[in-house]
Amino acid sequence: MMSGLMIDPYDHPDGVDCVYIATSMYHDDEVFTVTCDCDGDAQCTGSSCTCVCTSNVNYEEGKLVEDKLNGRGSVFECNETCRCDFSCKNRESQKGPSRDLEIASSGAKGYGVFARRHILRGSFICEYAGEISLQNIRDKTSDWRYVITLNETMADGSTTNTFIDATKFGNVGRYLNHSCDPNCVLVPVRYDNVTPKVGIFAARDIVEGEELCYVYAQHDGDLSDTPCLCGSDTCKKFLPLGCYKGS
Ligand SMILES: C[S@@+](CC[C@H](N)C(=O)[O-])C[C@H]1O[C@@H](n2cnc3c(N)ncnc32)[C@H](O)[C@@H]1O
Repeated sequence: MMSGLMIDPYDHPDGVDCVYIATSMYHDDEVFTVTCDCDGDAQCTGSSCTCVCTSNVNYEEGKLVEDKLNGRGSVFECNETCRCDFSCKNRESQKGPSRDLEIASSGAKGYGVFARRHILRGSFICEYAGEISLQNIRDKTSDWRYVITLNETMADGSTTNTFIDATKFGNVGRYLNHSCDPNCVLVPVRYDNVTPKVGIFAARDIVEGEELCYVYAQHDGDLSDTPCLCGSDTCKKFLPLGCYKGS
């Protein structure tokens, strides 16, 4: 069963065969039971909040904390069963994509996403929205361009793979290109399901006009045969196969 289908409010390129959604859709629904009973003044910033306790503090001053920006730990946000309201400080990824973005041509890479204004390190950029599945949809599609894989090692040492396919349903996140010297990172975010969504956050300050990019594979895996055009000094010359490694 899929969760609610909403419209992503972003300006998208014409002529692309994709339905724009505000947040990922689940095919495997396993809803969370964690909920907090913080009142409005508590704002869900500290250890008195059950949701914050589930994954330790996520945000400070609206920015993702250092550990999580550096790939240590995932995010657990408050959800619609919590007593807090939407103004709580533990729901950054649910506020929708940053409005400081522009989708524009990135030359031979196709479309890309650019900063319309200075973006501070730790800011939430957007979700990588798509159809979420625990099944390996890479085996079922000949087009991997918009499929990301999130590998997570859980507390008990087991590993899980989550696949997000933004081919037919997606948001502005599907237009971010790869760079071998990225200014964004992907972080697993949970609030309404055991299976994570993926948040894209600014890994450093990003200046106006700069293209936003992340590493399509976070570990040193195989490279594809597609030449990488990121142009960075540390470019590995070919795109990764696209498996993103979480923590
Ligand atoms: C998720 S899409 C990114 C958005 C895409 N540029 C578009 O126009 O829809 C991934 C595809 O973008 C292109 N791409 C992304 N990063 C690239 C890079 N560093 N060098 C060359 N092509 C890149 C490749 O074709 C890749 O399969």
